Amino acid sequence: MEDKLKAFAKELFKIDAIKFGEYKTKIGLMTPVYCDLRVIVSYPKLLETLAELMIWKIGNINNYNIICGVPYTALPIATVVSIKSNVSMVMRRKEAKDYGTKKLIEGVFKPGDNCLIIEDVITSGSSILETVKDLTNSELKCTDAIILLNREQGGEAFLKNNGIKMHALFNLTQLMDILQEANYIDSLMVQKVRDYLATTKVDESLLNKNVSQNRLKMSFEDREKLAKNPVAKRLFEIMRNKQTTLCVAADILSATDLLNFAEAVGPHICALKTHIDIVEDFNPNLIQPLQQIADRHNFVLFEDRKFADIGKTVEYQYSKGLYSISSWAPLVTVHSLMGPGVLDAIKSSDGAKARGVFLLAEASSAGNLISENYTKDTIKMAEQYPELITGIVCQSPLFTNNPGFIQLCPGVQLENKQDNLGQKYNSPLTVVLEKGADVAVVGRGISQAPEPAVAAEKYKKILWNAYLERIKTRVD
Ligand SMILES: O=c1ccn([C@@H]2O[C@H](COP(=O)(O)O)[C@@H](O)[C@H]2O)c(=O)[nH]1
Repeated sequence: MEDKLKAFAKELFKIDAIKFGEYKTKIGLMTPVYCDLRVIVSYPKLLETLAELMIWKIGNINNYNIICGVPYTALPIATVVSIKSNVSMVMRRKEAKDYGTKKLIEGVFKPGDNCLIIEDVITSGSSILETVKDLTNSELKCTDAIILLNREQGGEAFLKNNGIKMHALFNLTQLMDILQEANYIDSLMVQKVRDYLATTKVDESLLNKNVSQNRLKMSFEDREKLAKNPVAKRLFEIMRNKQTTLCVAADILSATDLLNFAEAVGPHICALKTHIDIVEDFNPNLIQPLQQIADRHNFVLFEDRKFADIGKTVEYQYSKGLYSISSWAPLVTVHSLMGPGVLDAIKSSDGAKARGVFLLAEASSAGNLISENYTKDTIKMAEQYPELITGIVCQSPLFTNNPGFIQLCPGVQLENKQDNLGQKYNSPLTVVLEKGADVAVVGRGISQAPEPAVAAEKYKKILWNAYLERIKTRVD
């Protein structure tokens, strides 16, 4: 194979895929060596050899369920590797279509499939990481990339810092040695390229950046930095400091019971979710002691109002009336059903400045009418309001372009699978590890337990350990 590798290097030179001289790079810098592998599609035999060499270099290609070429130059290379190895391929679109399926990754795959990345040339590694980001956001696992030529400018370290092991057929230095031995280039040119390589490494600050933004593999600390909504930032901070991702649903009918319940579970929760209109003896005087408990135990008050009306009505419902929600609940839920006017209303209504919205993209109740497209469009809507949106209420591991959004998952219980009115439950482990929940909402599992404080502590521990488990399995 070594001879085949050398012969292949010489062929690359002959077809002008590797050129030496004075060339301008994409970003305007001068380089003495230029690689343009796009030309290889005109040489089918060489393309076939390249695929064979890559399969040989990677070792057991059957360790991978899927391969994916970095668009566009590596697409034909990946296609031939796929045909020769019989490992199926997916294609990454640079932009999602705005019609049909709107998928970024085309092809058939399962969540958790191990995907081998294929690329022609690596300089900084950022193109590879863009592809990795889309693949991991589609729940594929990426740990390795096979590359024809490593330009030795820092890309390998950048990939490593982002959990990707690079396997290259050639380093630029090795390639030059082969070409010099064959008398295709002289020692002067070799020195020129070496000098160039020594002075043009990729920016160190880039090397330390983690760009694979799969929120499931990121710590709350990293995500807090990306959150644009102040309540999301606060929730991330509380979750880290109190080591809890538990939000308790306080669906309680009496004001005194509600206060006692909040006091009992307070030490174990990051948020207390209310349906304030079910409190039979509600009186605005309830709010101050509730806020004091929230302050003392450091959790966020969260009114699950599920606003779903025209903007103007929501403005009134949010900031006026008996409940005056905007004056005491930093967090509320909103249905996307009525359009973005509702979000504009929440944004501009009177009340405390730090406010956040959980937008409902999926529901836990059996037979609900939310469709896949509704969910996708809800996420799109959320992405238009990064300063207002704290996160998304959902039941499956949805991905947004914003790891600063928090995924909230109701319908969590250890004991039951469902209630008698269509509520469906998942276990705490399932919601965190399989459904992608950051915050889990537990209601009756705690409020109807013999000792709510004990139950809250139990849920808190299971949920927190599941979160730690989830980020431990991140690629590094
Ligand atoms: O899809 C949704 C959205 C909101 N909820 C709310 O969460 C709690 C769940 O209470 P349990 O006692 O744990 O069933 C409740 O307040 C719902 O209004 C939801 O369940 N599903």
